[in-house]
Amino acid sequence: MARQHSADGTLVRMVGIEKSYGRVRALDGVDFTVREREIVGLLGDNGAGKSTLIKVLSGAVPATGGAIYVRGEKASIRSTTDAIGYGIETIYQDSALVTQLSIARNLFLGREPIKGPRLLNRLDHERMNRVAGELLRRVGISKNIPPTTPIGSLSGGERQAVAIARAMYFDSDLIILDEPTNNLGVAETQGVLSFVRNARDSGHSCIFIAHNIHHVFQVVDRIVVMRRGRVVADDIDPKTSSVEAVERVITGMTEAGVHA
Ligand SMILES: Nc1ncnc2c1ncn2[C@@H]1O[C@H](COP(=O)(O)OP(=O)(O)OP(=O)(O)O)[C@@H](O)[C@H]1O
Repeated sequence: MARQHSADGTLVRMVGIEKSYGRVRALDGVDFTVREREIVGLLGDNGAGKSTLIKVLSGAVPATGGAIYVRGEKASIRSTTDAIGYGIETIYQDSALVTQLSIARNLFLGREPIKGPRLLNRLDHERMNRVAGELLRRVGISKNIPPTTPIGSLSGGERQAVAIARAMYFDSDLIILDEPTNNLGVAETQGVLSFVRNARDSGHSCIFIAHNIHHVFQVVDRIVVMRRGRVVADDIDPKTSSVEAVERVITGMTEAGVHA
């Protein structure tokens, strides 16, 4: 679908976002942007506010203040359906996949193509399998895995790939990945990182949250660090910064030495 592009290449801009849970200020005036075709790594210690920021953007929790702009237009995101309408899709660790159903069925879950007269409601399996096969190739896991394979027999990394493929197919401009490499082995993690790169290369933007900074360094274009509900660095280039320097920003030891 041809969506409007913003003039300056900014896909999402969150401005002055506030969120309080009772007396806890989870977000305290956060400014955060994602550009088109950009992978942003969102880092911060436990409780820094990363998940809350992502939940606000994905419509899972309402902000108590601030504004969100998508492609330069003010957006009203009050539910996950609203967010999906703006092209924003979030993939959680155990993203809602049905283990008994095939990869192809999971890719189209709730949005299945119908074949023949509408009243008969016959699912177009041929089309689902063909599209699923193409998508698996695009994310990079086509090797020996037919689209008819049940999700239950896939590894954690392959399930992430299916979730990413689904977001790509349904035209998500921004794919948010919350801890996608948690509990994955080394090879699987590398797989997921390459799926994320492939998503970016086919025109999608991503927000990548992970506790493992090394994973973030391998895949993102820019790093944003949050601490105690605030953004404390938003333009760290992983090509010119070290993991140790970013760790110091995360823990609040120093902000010097890192371009912030
Ligand atoms: N539903 C909630 N009710 C009350 N307080 C909450 C709720 N969700 C988050 N918080 C608080 O808001 C703050 C930010 O939490 P958040 O989960 O966004 O941080 P995080 O950076 O994602 O941490 P983690 O890496 O541990 O997931 C914390 O102090 C947390 O305890």
